[in-house]
Amino acid sequence: MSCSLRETLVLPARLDAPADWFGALPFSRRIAEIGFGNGEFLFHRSGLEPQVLHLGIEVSLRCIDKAARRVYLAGRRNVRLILGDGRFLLREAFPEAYFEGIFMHFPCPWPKTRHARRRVTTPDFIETLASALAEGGFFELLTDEEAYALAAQKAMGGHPSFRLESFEVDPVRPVTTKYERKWLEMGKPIFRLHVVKTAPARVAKISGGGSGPMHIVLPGARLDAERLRAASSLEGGTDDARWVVCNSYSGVDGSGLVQVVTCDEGFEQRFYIRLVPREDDCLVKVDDASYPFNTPAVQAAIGGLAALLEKRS
Ligand SMILES: C[S@@+](CC[C@H](N)C(=O)[O-])C[C@H]1O[C@@H](n2cnc3c(N)ncnc32)[C@H](O)[C@@H]1O
Repeated sequence: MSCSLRETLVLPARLDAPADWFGALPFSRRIAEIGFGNGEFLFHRSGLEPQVLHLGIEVSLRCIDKAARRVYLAGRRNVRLILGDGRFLLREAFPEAYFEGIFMHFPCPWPKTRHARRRVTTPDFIETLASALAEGGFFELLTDEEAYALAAQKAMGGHPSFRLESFEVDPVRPVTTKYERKWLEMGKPIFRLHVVKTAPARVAKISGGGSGPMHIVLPGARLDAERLRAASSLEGGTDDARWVVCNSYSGVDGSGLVQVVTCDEGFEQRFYIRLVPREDDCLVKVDDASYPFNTPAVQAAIGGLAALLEKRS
């Protein structure tokens, strides 16, 4: 029997603690691919080892949609697709040493200095990989950017938890990806880095396991048009956990809806917070249609809006 679309797609719930999301499935071995694009490689790889669970993590809903159709139509049972930022999810959402392999093929090299935090060569991401992999597990990077490949080789080859297994130019591969074919057609060389985890590692979680509730009840607080307008220019937090309100709207039911962007150590989240006036109190809560991870910046945003409603006019 094949896997339903609903089973294939996994929408991470609000993070309470790193979890063995797939513990109930009959797989003890797990592989992940970050940024799988149209899913060609993930699909090929999952066909080679049906006894291994293959988790694809993508920020693009369009890519998830394409890959999900491919997986579903083929009746593949050992693939799950997760919508989200792979750097964040690997660090926060899974137990340590959860994966026996992680693939990352043709990530954006983020050449601009202001985007440097997003590169795979950052110390944070290397620590995340080291923590997410089981001992003996591997990380494979493919890129067409020589400088990026060399930087990754230097950073990972010199890391105490990794051994550099190979660094190849134009490796022969049984399957190519869409971006690989694009670069090959342009005559660009392809670089492949393969490292193996050799020693334990642990990365500090940003979410701290999701401390604090995602709602606050404020006895005696009030929501009025003036406060809702004032909400739209609120911002706050610290350098590592900032929040900014982009807009605020009044709902037909008398509640307020506030659009927020948060940033925790470079991880951005966009979501809505609802302000609900009730008989004796006000409720400030993450809107039911939003699924932010519970991070310090999300907590700070909820707290900031609560303070506005509690302010005496
Ligand atoms: C250049 S494409 C490569 C796609 C595919 N791996 C290939 O080789 O054809 C990079 C992909 O990574 C995804 N991506 C970028 N940043 C990501 C992140 N932080 N987490 C998960 N996916 C990400 C993008 O949506 C895009 O599909």
